[in-house]
Amino acid sequence: MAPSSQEIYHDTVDNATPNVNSRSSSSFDPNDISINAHPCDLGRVPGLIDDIASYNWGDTDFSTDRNARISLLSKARSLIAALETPRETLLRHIGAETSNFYIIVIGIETNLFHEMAKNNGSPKTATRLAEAISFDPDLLRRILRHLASMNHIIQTGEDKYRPNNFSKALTTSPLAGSYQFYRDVCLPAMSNLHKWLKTKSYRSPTTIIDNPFTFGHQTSQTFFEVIASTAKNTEHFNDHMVAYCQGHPAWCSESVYPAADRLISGFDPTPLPDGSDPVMLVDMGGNVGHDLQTFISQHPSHPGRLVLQDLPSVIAVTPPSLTSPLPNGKHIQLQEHDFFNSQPVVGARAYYLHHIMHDWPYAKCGLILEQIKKVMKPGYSRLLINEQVIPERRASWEATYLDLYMMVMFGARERTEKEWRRMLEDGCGLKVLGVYGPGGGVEGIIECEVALEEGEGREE
Ligand SMILES: C[S@@+](CC[C@H](N)C(=O)[O-])C[C@H]1O[C@@H](n2cnc3c(N)ncnc32)[C@H](O)[C@@H]1O
Repeated sequence: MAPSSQEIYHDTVDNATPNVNSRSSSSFDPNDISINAHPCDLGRVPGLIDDIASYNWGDTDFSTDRNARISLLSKARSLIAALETPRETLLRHIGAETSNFYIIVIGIETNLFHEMAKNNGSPKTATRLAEAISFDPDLLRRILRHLASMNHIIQTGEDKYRPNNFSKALTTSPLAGSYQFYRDVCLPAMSNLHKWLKTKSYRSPTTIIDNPFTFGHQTSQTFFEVIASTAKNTEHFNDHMVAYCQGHPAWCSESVYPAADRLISGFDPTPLPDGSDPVMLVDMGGNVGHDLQTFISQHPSHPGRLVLQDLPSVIAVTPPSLTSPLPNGKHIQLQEHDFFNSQPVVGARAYYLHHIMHDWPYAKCGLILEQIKKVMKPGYSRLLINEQVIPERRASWEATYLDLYMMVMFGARERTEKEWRRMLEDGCGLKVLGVYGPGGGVEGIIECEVALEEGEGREE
C-alpha cells in the first residue's frame, strides 16, 4: 500500500516491536559502559527489514515516485540507526561526518570533482587527479579514501576512483555554493550555540541582532547585512536557496497548492487606473526568482503581472534571463523593496512569502504582515505563506534541522499549524482559508485573506 504523505518521512515508530533484544531500560546502569557496544534498538530490526522487503523494485520507479523513495529512505535510515552501536554512531557523528564535510569543501574549491567528472566520469588514479589539481598525491589519496568510505565516490581498483551522482552534482553551483555558505556563514554560528545559550541561561534567542550568529561572527550586523556585504556570500546564499528548492513538488501545482483554482480563477483582469495590467503575484523576498519561474512553468498562460521583490543586493544579481519575455508575451518585473516598508503593489491577487517568516522573530513577522495587510483588497487578495508546518508528531528531519538553524541564525523558528494560526489570526487579524501541501512538515502553503468585519461582503 502506498504510504500517506504524512508517513513518508517517518517510519512507524509507535508500532515498533518492543526492544526485546536490547538491554532493558529498567536495568540501565550509567556506570556500565558496555552499553556503548550494543546495537541501539535491535528490537526494531526485524520489522524494518520486513518493511523494506515489502517495497517492490519491479513495480516502483524510484526515480519518479518521490513518496515511495523518501519512505524507503526513511526506513533504511531507521534500520541503520537501530543496528548501529552507540560507539559507531558516535564515531560517525564526531569523526567521519565532520571530516567529510570539510574535505568536500576542499574538493569543491580545488576542482577535484570537476576533474573526476571529466571523460564521462571514467576511473582515474589519485596521482593523475593530484597532478590535475596541483595537490599532494599522498594527501589526496587519503582524502579520496575517506570520500569512498562515505559512499560519495566509488573506488574501482587500487588507487582508482570514479564519481557517483552525488560527487558529479558537487560540480554544480547550487550544491557547491551551499557547502561554502554553510562553512563560512552557518557553522560559525551553530558551533557557538552552546556558549551563547550558556550565557543566556538556556533561553531561546528572540532577536535578529543578538543570537548565536552575531555571537559566533563577533558582529553587530544581522545575517542579511553580512550576506549583502560580500559578493561571495551573496552568491553562495543564492546558490543555497536554489539547491534547497530543487526536487520539491512545485509549490503551485495540483498536488501542493492548486493555483489554477485558487488564484487564476477569480483573477480580475480590469486594467488599473493608470492603464497597466493588474498584478497576479508578488513574490516578496523572492531571491533570484526561482519560485516565479516555477509559477510560469506550471501556468504558462496565466493572466496579470508577476513582480519579484528583494533587497537591492539581490535584485542586482538576478540572471538576465529572468526578465526575458514569457510565453504569454509578458515578463517578470523586478523591484527593489524592503518588506518592512510600505508595499508599493496595491490590491494584487496574491502576495507570496516563501521562507521569509521563519527568518524573523515574532514581532518582526507582525511588522511584515502589517505592511501586506494594508494593501490587500478584502475578499480578493490572498496572502500565501510557503513554510514548514511542523506536525505535532513525527516531524521530518528536514523541518527539525531548519527550525534549529532559524533559531541560531535569526532568533526565529519554524512553526506548527497551531502556532501559525495564533500568529496570523489572533496576532494579525488575518483569516486562514486553508493549509495546503504534501504533508510531513516539509513545507505547506498557508492561504490567508484579510478577515472581513461583520457586515462586510465578499467580492467573489
Ligand atoms: C531565506 S531567503 C528566501 C528566498 C526565497 N523566497 C526562497 O524561498 O527561495 C530570504 C530572502 O529574503 C530577502 N530579504 C531579507 N531581508 C529582506 C527585506 N528586509 N526586504 C526584502 N527582502 C528581504 C533575502 O535577500 C532573501 O532573498
